[in-house]
Amino acid sequence: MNRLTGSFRNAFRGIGTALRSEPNARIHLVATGAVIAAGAFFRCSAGEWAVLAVATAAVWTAELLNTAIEKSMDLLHPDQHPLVKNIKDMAAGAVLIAAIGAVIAAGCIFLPKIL
Ligand SMILES: Nc1ncnc2c1ncn2[C@@H]1O[C@H](COP(=O)(O)OP(=O)(O)OP(=O)(O)O)[C@@H](O)[C@H]1O
Repeated sequence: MNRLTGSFRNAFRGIGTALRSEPNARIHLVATGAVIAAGAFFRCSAGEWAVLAVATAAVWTAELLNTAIEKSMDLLHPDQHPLVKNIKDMAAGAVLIAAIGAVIAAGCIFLPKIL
């Protein structure tokens, strides 16, 4: 049980570190708050909440992995290198794809309620 709580503590610590060091993570936090507020305001169904939760989790997952990859590359290879550029740009691409998917999902759910 102690190992389990330790693992959770480390995971939350990692999320906190990303929030402190990455402006993009803070933007995701604001966006997540806005999605939760909109979902409550428009009284989303269980299915709609499920889609929003998966889309939001995908963005957070991509952002945290992108940050971890960026930090790893900075540690392993602080100098400029074309491969490092490709690796970082691919990781950033993963965040972009997750964010586009989340915007489409949110649009499909909220636009019919607004218009
Ligand atoms: N060591 C490196 N070698 C080559 N290119 C690099 C290196 N570090 C960063 N880059 C490239 O420089 C550009 C800017 O990178 P930087 O990490 O500053 O900003 P970013 O991609 O907007 O990421 P974020 O905003 O998440 O920090 C990117 O195209 C990245 O791939």
